[in-house]
Amino acid sequence: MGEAPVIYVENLKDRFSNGFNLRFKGFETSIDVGDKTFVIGSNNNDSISSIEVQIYDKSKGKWVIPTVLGTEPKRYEGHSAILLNEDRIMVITWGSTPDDCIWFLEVDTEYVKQQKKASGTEVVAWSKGVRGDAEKPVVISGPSGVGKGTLINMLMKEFPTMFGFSVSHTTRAPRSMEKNGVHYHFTERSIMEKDIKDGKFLEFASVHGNLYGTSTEAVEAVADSGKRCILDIDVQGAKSVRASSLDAVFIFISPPSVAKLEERLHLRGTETQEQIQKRLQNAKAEIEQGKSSGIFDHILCNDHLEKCYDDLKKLLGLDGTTSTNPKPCKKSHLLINYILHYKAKGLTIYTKISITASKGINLPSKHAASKINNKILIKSETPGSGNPSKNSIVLDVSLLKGGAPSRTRGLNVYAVDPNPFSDSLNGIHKLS
Ligand SMILES: Nc1ncnc2c1ncn2[C@@H]1O[C@H](COP(=O)(O)OP(=O)(O)OP(=O)(O)O)[C@@H](O)[C@H]1O
Ligand SMILES: Nc1nc2c(ncn2[C@@H]2O[C@H](COP(=O)(O)O)[C@@H](O)[C@H]2O)c(=O)[nH]1
Repeated sequence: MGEAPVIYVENLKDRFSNGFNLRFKGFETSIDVGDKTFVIGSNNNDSISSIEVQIYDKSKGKWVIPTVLGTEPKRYEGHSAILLNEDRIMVITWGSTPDDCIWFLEVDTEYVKQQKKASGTEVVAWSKGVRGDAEKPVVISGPSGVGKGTLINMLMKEFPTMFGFSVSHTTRAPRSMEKNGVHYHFTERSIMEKDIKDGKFLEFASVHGNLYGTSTEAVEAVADSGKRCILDIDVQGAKSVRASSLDAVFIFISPPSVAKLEERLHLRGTETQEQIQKRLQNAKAEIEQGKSSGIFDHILCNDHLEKCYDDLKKLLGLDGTTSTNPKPCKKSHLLINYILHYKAKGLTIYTKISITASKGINLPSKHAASKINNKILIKSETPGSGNPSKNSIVLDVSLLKGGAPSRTRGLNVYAVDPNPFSDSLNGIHKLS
């Protein structure tokens, strides 16, 4: 337990007077992690809208511009930065929308370590912070023509408010009935390759000669809408997702036989004879892997469609034991009184706070932040008495989950009661 005021909002141009040209003409913060100083800055110049990261390696006396992965925060007016667990910096942006104000710059997480190893360069990765948890996504995989799309469509039709489809990117050409942004994001290979390099994809694979991939945004957009995400991806993709930070349920759909697959692909009539042969060739290895690799939690055989659909619903808990049309999570505004205690300036302070369960976080536009254990106290920057002021909130970061390249979930937010000493339970207690 201990006091840890850790806001660093200062002009760093004077501090690092070693000739390195800090490019920020707006504002910046610096955080020390081991022998590195991470400088996060943004430009007030209208032509540059992104946030930049530079690293000063104290052991080498050198500046490094790292590879920055993930989707960066949008332009904002300023920020506070706080180091968490020595591996990520929480960046609280000023003047952002309630859904867009908490970010994590990962500097030494497992994901970043892996990326550093793979690229041989210094790497940092952005991950957006989101309140609460999302239901586990469902990964559905299996050979081409087995009926994945058919089963997913049935599920989405019967439970439209419960499930949302992760719209993949692909370099293959659209089929006649397919719509861009609905069935796939149809894209050019060079663009997709750049986005993959920039860390925007949770997984990608070369499938039947084309590039397919699931962007982090595709999955997170579904979760943000309060729905459970369904991914239709091949076995290589499922393997990558299994190895990622995304906690999902993995289901493999197997065909009754390869001959049946061939028949279905012919009847579907969306591929040429040559393409069908290629898909069938790949199917053999996929069936083998699907059944024996240990990637999948469940294997369903799609022989009779209705039977397979019933089995799928059963394993998703939708066989009548739950409501047939569950509602998505609402942006409720539940208020619960709660007693928070923290230590500051040698005092233990008890204060009454309220949990607001809405999805966004309404931050004071200019604020100071300080960290006490796993709680971040954010106070509006109006001069005060030292007590939590009006508009103060507490972010609880003790249950964080996920992270780059996806969202960081599990943030809990509490609004501090502006009048904490209104009843006898609350007050200031001296440390013994
Ligand atoms: N159990 C079944 N019996 C007979 N036909 C089926 C069955 N399930 C699906 N089909 C049909 O098989 C064809 C292929 O199904 P679908 O397009 O859903 O496969 P898929 O696994 O999504 O394929 P791809 O991976 O190529 O997208 C469709 O014409 C569909 O109507
Ligand atoms: N690894 C990924 N595989 C994907 C993705 N989206 C689709 N797929 C798989 O590709 C094949 C072929 O699909 P088709 O639409 O061309 O018939 C099929 O097995 C899909 O499951 C993805 O994002 N990543």
